[in-house]
Amino acid sequence: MIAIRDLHKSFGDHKVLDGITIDVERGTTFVVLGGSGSGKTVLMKHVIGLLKPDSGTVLVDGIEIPKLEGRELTEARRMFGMVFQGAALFDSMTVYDNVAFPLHERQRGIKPSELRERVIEKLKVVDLDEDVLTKFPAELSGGMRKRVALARAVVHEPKVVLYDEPTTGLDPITTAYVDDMILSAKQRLGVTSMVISHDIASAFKVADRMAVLYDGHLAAQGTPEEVRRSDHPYVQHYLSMWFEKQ
Ligand SMILES: Nc1ncnc2c1ncn2[C@@H]1O[C@H](COP(=O)(O)OP(=O)(O)OP(=O)(O)O)[C@@H](O)[C@H]1O
Repeated sequence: MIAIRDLHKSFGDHKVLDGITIDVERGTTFVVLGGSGSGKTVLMKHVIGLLKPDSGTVLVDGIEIPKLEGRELTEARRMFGMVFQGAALFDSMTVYDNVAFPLHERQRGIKPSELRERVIEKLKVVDLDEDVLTKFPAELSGGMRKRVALARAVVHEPKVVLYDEPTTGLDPITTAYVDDMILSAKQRLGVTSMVISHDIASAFKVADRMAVLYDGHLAAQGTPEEVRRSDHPYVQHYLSMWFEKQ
């Protein structure tokens, strides 16, 4: 579903991505782990076409993203739903308006009754019921805001959901909520997901496959078990930060 092929990207003489190849199978969750500044966001920006590679390419559902411009790129971006760090909801809009927003933008002629049905259906996917529709983001807990953000990301039925550090800065209970939410979006909606994160515990819960980005390369890639057994010194050091605490 997502094929990243030998991707290279430098800013000036700072080489950020130095030959990244990743395959994300349809309906699975792939987590890219890496320390601060390792290039996770730069990688994600190539997937949605916000950055162009120096060489290599990205295919999403067979479409070569770096080749697209203007309207074609806008069109291709409909394949994606994004969940950003923080919940990034519109504070002055109710939950209903927040979730309805992307659908309203994409399907101008949609009937109000259908819009409402789709919003309620997606809120159900994230275990929220109709009582929240009239609430404002400030009235919700952190975990609920994340759920609303996911409902908004999937309301237009994207093929791919991208999560940008979904658990950064959250307390353990909210983190567990978010992990469950990522798993349930996969199970209930069958979406393909890519998560960038430095939360090792969370990555090991949600990933079907994962990679550790280090010094422009993938220091390890595979199932969580394979990555855990990697003998790469950086991967061992990076994972020990969490596994030794257990
Ligand atoms: N537009 C840009 N111009 C110049 N340098 C950039 C640009 N975007 C990113 N970089 C550099 O690329 C490197 C990787 O940045 P990136 O944001 O991808 O890191 P990250 O792994 O997402 O880090 P974090 O976990 O802290 O968000 C950093 O050194 C950053 O300064």
